[in-house]
Amino acid sequence: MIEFDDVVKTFPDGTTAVDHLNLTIPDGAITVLVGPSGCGKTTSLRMINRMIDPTSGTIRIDGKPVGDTDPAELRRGIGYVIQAAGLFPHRTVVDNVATVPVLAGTSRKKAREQARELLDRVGLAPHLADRYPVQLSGGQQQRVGVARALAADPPVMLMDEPFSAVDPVVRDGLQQEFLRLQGELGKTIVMVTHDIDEAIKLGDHVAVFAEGGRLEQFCPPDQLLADPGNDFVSGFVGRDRGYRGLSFSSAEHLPVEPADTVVEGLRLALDGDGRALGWDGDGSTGGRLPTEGTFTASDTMRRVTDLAILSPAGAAVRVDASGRVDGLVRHAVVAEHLRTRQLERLRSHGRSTAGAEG
Ligand SMILES: Nc1ncnc2c1ncn2[C@@H]1O[C@H](COP(=O)(O)OP(=O)(O)OP(=O)(O)O)[C@@H](O)[C@H]1O
Repeated sequence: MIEFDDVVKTFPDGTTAVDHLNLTIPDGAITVLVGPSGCGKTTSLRMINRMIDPTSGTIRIDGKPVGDTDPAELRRGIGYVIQAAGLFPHRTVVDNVATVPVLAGTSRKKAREQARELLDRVGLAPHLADRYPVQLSGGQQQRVGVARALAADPPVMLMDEPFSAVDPVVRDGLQQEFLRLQGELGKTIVMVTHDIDEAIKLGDHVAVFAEGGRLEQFCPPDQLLADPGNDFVSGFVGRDRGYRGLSFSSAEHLPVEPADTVVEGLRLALDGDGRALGWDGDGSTGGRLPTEGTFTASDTMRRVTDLAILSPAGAAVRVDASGRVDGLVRHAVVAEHLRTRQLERLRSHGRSTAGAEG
């Protein structure tokens, strides 16, 4: 657990980068610090490993003030990944990853072996391990940066805009791999980004900062979307937060109608195994129409809504684990389900009108 206890950072020129920050970062989860440029995210991150010391207040890791720990010793237990990876240009990829273990006393041979395993784990092709960083793409360098931070197996990882230097498609791939890796490793990760979508996708918890280094809200991403605490957070989270919030709603309790229900004059055609073939009409629709995909009860409401919108019948097709159709959901049912849930949510937060202070 990493605790910020009334932490202030004022730089010598009088800039207050972090203003009375109180924040408890849980173990084994990803906490994302997000906010507009200059709001103190990086300063907060760097105070954890003492690259910057606070003006007042205390930061503790597992109850121990970081100010009482020697910075070099502190950093051995804290991996650090920065934008554009920050690799040593004159060392090969494998030696970049092996550097810290060698400094810590592991033999070079053993450290290189472990480095190759780690590079494999972060999804870098084996033949790239003997190249120099300049011979890799931005996304590949980023993977090496993550592998290097993991090499000392630190319980805590600090990541400053780790995926921002690559294009959106590569970034999406890196984010997915990162979530997969974290699912295996369960590190305590603190990540900085200015991208609210990245924060919502990756964070188990999201801390929204405003200009002047003030923490505005700290909560899980679904709560941030459903119930932004004030106008600043609401504006920062964006206008389509309702739709994006569907990614966090399960389709599990959605009522379904029988698969043979005629919807808008269309009936779902099934093969001998009960799999969807498409929608058949009375001939006026010009042949069989596509279902545009199916969902299972463990999918999200976003998936179901998308399918219902795309469906020529206006109904999403649900299948069981073996792919057999077991029901239909019309978009009117999706809309009613969402409306009821939102009403329950507002009531449980004690808010009778949307937009009131939560
Ligand atoms: N060494 C310094 N001296 C003076 N002011 C500084 C120093 N480092 C940072 N600042 C200021 O402190 C504030 C917070 O900076 P910080 O880098 O923490 O913001 P940030 O939220 O990470 O921004 P960005 O997303 O642009 O990286 C900014 O106003 C910045 O100009």
